[in-house]
Amino acid sequence: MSACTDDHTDNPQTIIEIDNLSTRFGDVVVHEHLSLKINQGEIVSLVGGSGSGKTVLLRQMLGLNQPASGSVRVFGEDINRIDAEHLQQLRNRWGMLFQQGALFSALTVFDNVAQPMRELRVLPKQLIRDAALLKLQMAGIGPEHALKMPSDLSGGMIKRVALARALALEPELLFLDEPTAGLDPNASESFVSLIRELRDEMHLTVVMVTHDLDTLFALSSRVAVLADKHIIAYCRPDKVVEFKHPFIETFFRGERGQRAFEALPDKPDQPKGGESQSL
Ligand SMILES: Nc1ncnc2c1ncn2[C@@H]1O[C@H](COP(=O)(O)OP(=O)(O)OP(=O)(O)O)[C@@H](O)[C@H]1O
Repeated sequence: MSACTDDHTDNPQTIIEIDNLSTRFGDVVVHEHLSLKINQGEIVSLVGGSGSGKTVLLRQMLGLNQPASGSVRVFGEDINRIDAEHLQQLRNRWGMLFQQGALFSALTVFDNVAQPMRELRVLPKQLIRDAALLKLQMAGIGPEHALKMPSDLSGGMIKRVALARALALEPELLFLDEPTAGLDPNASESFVSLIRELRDEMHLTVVMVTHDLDTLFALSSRVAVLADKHIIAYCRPDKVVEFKHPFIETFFRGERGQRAFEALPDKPDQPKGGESQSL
């Protein structure tokens, strides 16, 4: 059980519900007694030390890893107890932005975004064309770039094209793995604004893994801290810094953490050790 769940909405619609999850690889236990509930419209950042199991947890939410026990429900469905066709239908309701952008290098920008729509095999060509250009525009990529190859793009543009592709099927839920890693501060800031705008326009729920404190403080409605094989704290960013745990102290109270915290528009008192609830 994690501290401080901050579930302040009256009647939130649950989009993801992980209950008592355990994940093992042979003798290695990655998650144990891990529970997490994500509501509609939230932007939840998942943080934790290297090897703490963030990527594996994301893979559990995507139905790419099997739990040893416990359940993972997305849009109300236990994704490990449904057939492949049903799982594919659920997958069409979410988008995933991989850390490296993961564009197909042999396809143009346009074809990369059109591809998920073509795979549905039901949409007419003209609709796919218009929708792909619209998604590119929403991600800040003009039509003049549509016929470029990924190798012709900057890191920031690759992320934007990958985001346009993740949005191709009008998802309700978006997974982001280190969305601003490798971007310079300006590109990173404008990517953060873009995610926020898209969340507002498309009523998206967003789950992201990030090490970037500026991104985390700028975007997150809640931060889930993964340590000791489960979620040790799940709170608003300004509250999560108050918890006493070695990972939280190192991650949030270092120089970068303090700087990012300082930049928060409505920050409470300065985070300091010793006042928080011990877990
Ligand atoms: N397919 C696998 N087989 C065996 N062990 C695995 C497998 N995938 C992940 N692990 C192990 O699970 C643990 C958690 O890995 P994971 O990649 O989720 O960590 P992480 O928190 O994302 O780390 P980082 O921040 O360094 O990317 C690690 O010990 C890793 O070696």
